Amino acid sequence: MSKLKIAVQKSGRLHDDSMKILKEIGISVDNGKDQLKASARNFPLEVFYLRNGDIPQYLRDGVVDAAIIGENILIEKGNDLTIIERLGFSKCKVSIAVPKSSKANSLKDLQGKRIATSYPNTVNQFLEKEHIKANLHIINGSVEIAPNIGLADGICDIVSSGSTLFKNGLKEVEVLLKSEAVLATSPKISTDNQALIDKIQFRLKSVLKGRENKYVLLNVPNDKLEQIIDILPGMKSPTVLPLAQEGWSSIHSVINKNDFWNVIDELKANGAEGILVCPIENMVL
Ligand SMILES: Nc1ncnc2c1ncn2[C@@H]1O[C@H](COP(=O)(O)OP(=O)(O)OP(=O)(O)O)[C@@H](O)[C@H]1O
Ligand SMILES: O=P(O)(O)OC[C@H]1O[C@H](OP(=O)(O)OP(=O)(O)O)[C@H](O)[C@@H]1O
Ligand SMILES: [Mg+2]
Repeated sequence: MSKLKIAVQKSGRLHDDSMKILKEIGISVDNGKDQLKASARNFPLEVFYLRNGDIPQYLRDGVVDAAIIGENILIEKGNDLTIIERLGFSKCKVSIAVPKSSKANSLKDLQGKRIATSYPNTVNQFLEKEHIKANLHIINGSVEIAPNIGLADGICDIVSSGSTLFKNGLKEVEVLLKSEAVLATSPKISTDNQALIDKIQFRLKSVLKGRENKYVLLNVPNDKLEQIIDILPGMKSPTVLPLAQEGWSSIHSVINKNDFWNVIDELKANGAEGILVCPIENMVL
């Protein structure tokens, strides 16, 4: 029987959340700290623990069928590869930054200057688009130190909380792109393995949808039912059940995480009581 080969970062920023999401879609794999390959116990799947930066080439060559990878790495090294699902973790930006004292306020102001980066293709793409000429210094890590040691006038690197920029006396002047972990596939995937990745994708969608929503249960006097039902759309429509106490009902529904507190305020203002909120593991649509 054919097995799906999926790449996951061996160690680093993506590893733990990648393993967590595989677990949430019901796939149990041994922790790969000391192994480079592991088989899932309950799905025809092998996990390859690889460097994030090496994964685009493995996908292109068909060594692996799919991968959980930082979108920024795909943009840098794998523009030809297909993203099939955005996974919502390891969110970050790839930005241009300069010393706080610099007069530069955008990428344009770096015309003729030196930019240190680990993402030369990404920077070049933007420089070409804006018709700017700059000298790139390609370094693999600790990029933020480059202006302080006189190596560059600006940098292009990952920004998340902004604390590395702050600690190195830099200011962000331009966001080139936003990134998150994604599931990407190989152009060489076989038909059998495509069917397996379709299954994985279906499960991922259910988990991601569940994370976006919360399950709520609340008690409502029957004369307020209509107003409350209007506030709560639910998946189709809310479930309404009679309570043992006459004149009251229990309502069950699903609320999007982003609207959550506003909806709760409205429910309370319209007479809802005993509101319970639960996380949702999966929403199978
Ligand atoms: N500070 C951060 N906050 C959020 N996400 C980040 C941060 N730094 C990196 N990432 C994301 O996580 C991915 C992996 O980053 P990490 O630093 O672990 O490894 P890497 O040096 O890109 O890869 P590797 O060493 O495995 O080739 C990045 O490509 C990016 O998408
Ligand atoms: O805005 P912040 O929250 O400070 O995050 C940004 C920093 O995080 C990443 O480095 P990481 O810690 O992964 O170290 P690395 O350079 O060894 O990959 C990235 O290269 C930045 O330096
Ligand atoms: Mg890093």
